Amino acid sequence: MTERTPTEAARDIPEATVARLPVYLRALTSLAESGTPTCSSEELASAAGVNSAKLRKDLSYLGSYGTRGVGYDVEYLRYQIAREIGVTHDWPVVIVGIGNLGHALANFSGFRSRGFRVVALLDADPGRHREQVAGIDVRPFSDLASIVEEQGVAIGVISTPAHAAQDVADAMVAAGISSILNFAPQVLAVPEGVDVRKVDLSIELQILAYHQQRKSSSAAGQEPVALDGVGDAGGLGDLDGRVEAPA
Ligand SMILES: NC(=O)c1ccc[n+]([C@@H]2O[C@H](COP(=O)([O-])OP(=O)(O)OC[C@H]3O[C@@H](n4cnc5c(N)ncnc54)[C@H](O)[C@@H]3O)[C@@H](O)[C@H]2O)c1
Repeated sequence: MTERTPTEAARDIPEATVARLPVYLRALTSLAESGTPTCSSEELASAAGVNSAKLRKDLSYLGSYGTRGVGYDVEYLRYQIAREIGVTHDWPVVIVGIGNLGHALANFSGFRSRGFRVVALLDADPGRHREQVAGIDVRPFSDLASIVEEQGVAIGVISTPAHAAQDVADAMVAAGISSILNFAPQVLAVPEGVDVRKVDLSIELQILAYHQQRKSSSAAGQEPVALDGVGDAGGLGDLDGRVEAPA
């Protein structure tokens, strides 16, 4: 089997597959923690909540086909996926906007265990600069450029109000950040080469509401009613119920 380097593979893995790789990684981590050495594609697909044909197709992009009659080596596949999505690296992250959401994100221990190290918390409000969250000082937003340079930050998280998000994104890009996770309900304009992922819980809820409404309508024998304002905004309900990025 010829292995592809992450850079070679990253060029042609579909975005929807990339979005499922962390789900496989989480399922494999649980299997490894429970002492399972190998697993079939059906077992892994069921643990990840996708169908096994889709899983096999996804893993084929990594050059991973498993062994007939044995399945996949859990540890090795875990390593392959982790390497592909870059979580064998240490990724320094800054969070901008340390209000309710910023506090929750800064306190979230799951970042570190997945290779994301929060190196700075920044906020424009001087009243916040006396605070520490999860052992990290909240610093002035104006420190962004120097922190990015000193710490080699590649990923910025925006948890400011919507009206501030574009300015924050512009400052991140100017400082050299090329990957942004945006929690603010604001569409960001960024130059080519900068990746933005948007997280919007209210849109996910609206999508669920849409499906709930369809279920209720079909139970009552009525035509489903379309819901205005529910669009494809970065999250789509997959047929197997998993929310994933659009292809
Ligand atoms: N994506 C989601 O699912 C989700 C869930 C909850 C909240 N949100 C969004 O997250 C954002 C934050 O929500 P919150 O409840 O934490 O708000 P908040 O008001 O508690 O906190 C916002 C923080 O951003 C700071 N800020 C404002 N302008 C700034 C700027 N230009 N530079 C740096 N810091 C700045 C404020 O001082 C404040 O500390 C909002 O946009 C909200 O809509 C998203």
